[in-house]
Amino acid sequence: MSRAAKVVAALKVDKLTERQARGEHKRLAEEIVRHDKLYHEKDAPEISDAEYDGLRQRLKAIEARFPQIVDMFSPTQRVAPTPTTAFAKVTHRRPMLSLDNCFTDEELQDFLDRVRRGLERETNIGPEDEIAFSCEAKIDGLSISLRYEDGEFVQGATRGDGTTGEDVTANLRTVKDIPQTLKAHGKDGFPKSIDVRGEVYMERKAFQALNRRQEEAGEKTFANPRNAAAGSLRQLDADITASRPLRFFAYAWGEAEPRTWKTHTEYLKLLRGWGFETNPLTKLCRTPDEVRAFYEKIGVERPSLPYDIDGVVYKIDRIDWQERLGFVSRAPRWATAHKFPAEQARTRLNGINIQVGRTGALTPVAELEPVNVGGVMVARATLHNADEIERLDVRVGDMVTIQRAGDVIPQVLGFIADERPKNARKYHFPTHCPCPLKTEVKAEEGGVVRRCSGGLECPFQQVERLRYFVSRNCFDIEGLGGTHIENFFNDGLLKVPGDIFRLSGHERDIRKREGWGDLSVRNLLAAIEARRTISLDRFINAIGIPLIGEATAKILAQEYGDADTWLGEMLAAVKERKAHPEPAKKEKATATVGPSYGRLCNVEQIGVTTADAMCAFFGEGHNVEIIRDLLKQLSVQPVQRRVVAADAKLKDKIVVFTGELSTMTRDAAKARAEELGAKVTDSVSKKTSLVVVGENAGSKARKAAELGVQTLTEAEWVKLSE
Ligand SMILES: NC(=O)c1ccc[n+]([C@@H]2O[C@H](COP(=O)([O-])OP(=O)(O)OC[C@H]3O[C@@H](n4cnc5c(N)ncnc54)[C@H](O)[C@@H]3O)[C@@H](O)[C@H]2O)c1
Repeated sequence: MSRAAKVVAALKVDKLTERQARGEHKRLAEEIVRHDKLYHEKDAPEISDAEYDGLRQRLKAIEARFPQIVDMFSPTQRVAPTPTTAFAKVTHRRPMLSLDNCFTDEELQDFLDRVRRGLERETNIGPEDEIAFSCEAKIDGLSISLRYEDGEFVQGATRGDGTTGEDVTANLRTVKDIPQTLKAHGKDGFPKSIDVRGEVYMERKAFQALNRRQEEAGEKTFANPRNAAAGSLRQLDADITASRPLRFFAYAWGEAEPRTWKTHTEYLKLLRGWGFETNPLTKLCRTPDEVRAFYEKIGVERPSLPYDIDGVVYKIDRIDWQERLGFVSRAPRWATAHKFPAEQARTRLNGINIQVGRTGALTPVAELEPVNVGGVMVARATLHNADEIERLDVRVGDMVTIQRAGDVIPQVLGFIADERPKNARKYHFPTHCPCPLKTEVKAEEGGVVRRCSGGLECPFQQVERLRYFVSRNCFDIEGLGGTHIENFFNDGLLKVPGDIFRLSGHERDIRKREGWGDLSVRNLLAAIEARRTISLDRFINAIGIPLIGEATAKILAQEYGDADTWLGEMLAAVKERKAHPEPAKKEKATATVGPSYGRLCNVEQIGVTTADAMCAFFGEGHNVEIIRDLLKQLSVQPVQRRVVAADAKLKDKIVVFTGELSTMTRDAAKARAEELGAKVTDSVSKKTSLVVVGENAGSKARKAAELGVQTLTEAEWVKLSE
């Protein structure tokens, strides 16, 4: 993160200017997308759920304060990124949504109030009428949808991005809790067709046993039961899934023909009759006090349960009421997840080690006396950076509190003062990188990160950059794992990314190495060959340019279209910036600095800070050499620019939304307008083509009338945008 970005990241949301908010929104959105991918696709999260939830809460707070910066790409508008895996895709008949969540009692009260207000508006209930909630333990697994036709299980899919999931039918057939055939139950039997939905999970004991087996076999171990369940279900070989003890609780449905039940409670009973397991920690609560008491009770039972739960879900029991409240883009309005605080434990801090990342950042890692935190053994935790060690004042030998919440990288929260041993040692952050060059460590100006100053020469960074280059969202080269890269690097086979595409010249050498056979070498070389053709956005992402993540790489690819144009423009921007190094303003950059720099600054989500970081990167001859070397060997596919179709319904129209919309969120309406080719703005002027006026609209509606701008009611908008 740049110095400026760091300053913004430390500000409270209510102190942000709109410009800062935009930058911070972009940064958070990119972070969230990255963690979503690690979590949902790789089953290998890097941060704790609590930290992830913190990022999302900040993003949501920014969007609440500056609704104009929400766009259809924001993580708040979708369930998760679309899966990019080898499984066949399944389109869900009804979307599989996520849940909104609350953490505090006030947030719970807000939810209950919102629901009551909504129902009072939508139905004829009065303030005294009871609203019953089905309250259920929130199982920490992964949600799936099971299609039954005439009572036979025909297809099973993961949630994916909510619209499209992965076809994991063969794997789900190995899960014992999932009936292959529904039992006829009661007078109605079962629906002719139904998508039964619920959670696949792994019990803690089974997870620990699986990890022991994995370790003995030298295979990757899983961070927690959820990752183990997801990793086991999303195996291409169903025999592997069959060997992993997965379980299933049913709790929802997608499409059901016919649907005979009127309440959620009734449905849960039917599920049991059809042969499903439903979670026993479920209760129909009729008052807010009962809801709270249930949450407390489940919180007490949580540590002794055989499986992980991460909260309690509240769902309005009456289905007609659920339907009246409907959905926002990624979650129903009639339900919420009340999350538990993260799990904590105490243990001894035995030492602190340093890890060097791909940009040279030094991260201190706490080496701990292994301790069980909610069923998972934890031996390492992150200390983030030198300032954090100072702030916490932890010393080697201290008893420390650590926190984990479904995470791989637990955090150190603090030390226990009463138990500080006399010989506890203050930690001195290294002044030199632990890499073989032993280069000096430099603190970033104004920032908290300390970096190895070896830059491109530092072997640790080189290895990390190569690892990043082949990783899933970049070149995605299977068979070239972290240890292989390290070994090849140490033996001189790999130095720069281009060397990967020259590995075929070392085929005999690799074959002779321990752990490699004819087949694995052939597979590796084939995987590399397959990546000689790559899309421009992946290529840009893989280069590892500071501040450029997956989402910005996509935008840059859209802007420049093909690799030659892109590189040419970057080099031209560097030249212009070198000639005009004075502080620049994005709006005036073309005039004051030059056309290429101006173009770059004005690319959506870039701005001056990122453009400057890019110029610094492309100003290094070595980086350009690496790119040119790759371009000689690869076929980088151009990207089609997204253009608004000539016949788009709202092409060239400027649309404003005002007032409360009742059938959709403002953001969803804006996204739809943009899809139809419109530009959506916030203020009404003579140039405005249309104003959509919701309930309780104020000055904008009046201004539209004054200026004679066409206005539409919500119903008219819905009709127009169909
Ligand atoms: N650590 C990370 O890097 C990282 C990254 C992405 C997501 N996450 C975690 O995942 C969460 C977001 O994931 P999400 O969109 O799946 O939301 P969620 O897990 O907060 O809630 C929705 C999910 O709850 C599950 N669920 C369990 N029991 C249920 C029940 N009884 N009724 C209904 N649903 C039930 C369903 O699978 C549903 O999809 C985050 O809040 C975070 O905790 C972590």
